[in-house]
Amino acid sequence: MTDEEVALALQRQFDRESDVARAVVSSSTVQFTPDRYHPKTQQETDSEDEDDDALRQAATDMLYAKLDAENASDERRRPAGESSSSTRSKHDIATSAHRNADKTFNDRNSLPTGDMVGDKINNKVYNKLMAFGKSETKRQMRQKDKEEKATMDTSVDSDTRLMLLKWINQEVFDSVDGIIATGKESAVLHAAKNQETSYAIKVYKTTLSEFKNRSEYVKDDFRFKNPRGVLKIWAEREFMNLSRMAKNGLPCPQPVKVRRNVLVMSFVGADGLAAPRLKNVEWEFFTDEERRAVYDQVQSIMCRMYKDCLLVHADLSEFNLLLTPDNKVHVIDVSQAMDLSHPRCLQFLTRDIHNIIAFFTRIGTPNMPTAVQLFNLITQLEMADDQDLLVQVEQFSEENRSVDLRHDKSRPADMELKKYNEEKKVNRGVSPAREYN
Ligand SMILES: Nc1ncnc2c1ncn2[C@@H]1O[C@H](COP(=O)(O)OP(=O)(O)OP(=O)(O)O)[C@@H](O)[C@H]1O
Repeated sequence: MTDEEVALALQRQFDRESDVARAVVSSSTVQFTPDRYHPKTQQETDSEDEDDDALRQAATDMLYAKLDAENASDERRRPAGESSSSTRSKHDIATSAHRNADKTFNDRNSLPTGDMVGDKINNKVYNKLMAFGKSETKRQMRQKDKEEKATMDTSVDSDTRLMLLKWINQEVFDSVDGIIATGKESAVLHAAKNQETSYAIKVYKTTLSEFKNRSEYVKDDFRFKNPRGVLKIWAEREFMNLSRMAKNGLPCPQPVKVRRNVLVMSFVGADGLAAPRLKNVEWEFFTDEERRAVYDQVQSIMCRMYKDCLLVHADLSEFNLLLTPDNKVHVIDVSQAMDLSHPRCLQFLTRDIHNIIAFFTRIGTPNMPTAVQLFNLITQLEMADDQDLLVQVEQFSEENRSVDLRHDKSRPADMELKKYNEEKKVNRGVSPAREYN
């Protein structure tokens, strides 16, 4: 068989299939025969199969009979000189219009079209429809993405909402009425009780990979070595650090409640308005003395966190210090604050010191100490003022690996966890649900 013969044979097969498809479309009628939908017995099945075969054969016969008739009439309609054997390619307008309609209504198109049959769609319209379908699909995916992100942004998923409702029922607060801020790691909501007391509810985004990268803060903190439940949950870590700080009288939010990834604490601000972060304070309206007084408070917070609470904030900057209208500084965001048992706590302290000194120098605070002076004041260590602080800290850590910055290491930790678990038990005891269980 030559190439030409093969091509002609293929062409004939294509023409025949295309004619059959058209004939099916034009002759298709849907019949509904209720009898056929009666429950069948096994005996009935065989005879029905035979019936179906007969029916199929009859339909095929009818189809080809119709086809022959149509071909004959086509022949009559053809202009003189154009024979029925002239080749019809896939580019034939009528064929491709049918094929376009078939694709549009049956498979390729993502647009909802209904199930029309027997229509024609020319190439131009078909191409436009396909392009529109694609862009519409992309738009819908973008929209869906946005909606999911919006829930992520506020972090108030249905579980959290349920928990907040439970706390409203338990009269911890009586309304949750707005978002104070959304950060990389959490959303902070405002709640109120009796229109008098305000609370800040911090909802951690447990899903974000950001948190997975934060293990450097906990991995060497002896308080979080064992208790698996605590290690995983940053809200509980912040609750414990706040408890320790509040107990020592530091100006920070008072922890109220923690459950899973949600922490309730007292609200820092006035009349429902959160106190601004030092970053957002309008310093041009402050005198030098006032700026210095604000710095002194921050310095005192750093010293007391280290000496009284045995903690290093580890993320201290103008973003995590709030200034109330009476010019009082409060420290927040202590989930990553680390115990002095952490082997790299001095390096984190050095970073905090550099952040604070850089900020207060930038806003023109007078008589700022050097980083080494502040470090020595906080730690009571004696670093040389004429050398780089971090280099000295690295050297100190290397040479004093066995030196414990906190000497009462094991007892307070055990006590802290024990006390924390006891508090949890007490909290569970007051749940009204227990009466029914
Ligand atoms: N107790 C509070 N009272 C009033 N406002 C608060 C309180 N806690 C947090 N905020 C507000 O919520 C913001 C975010 O809180 P926080 O810094 O604890 O969360 P975060 O997720 O660590 O934020 P970021 O990633 O931006 O540091 C704070 O900048 C502050 O404005």
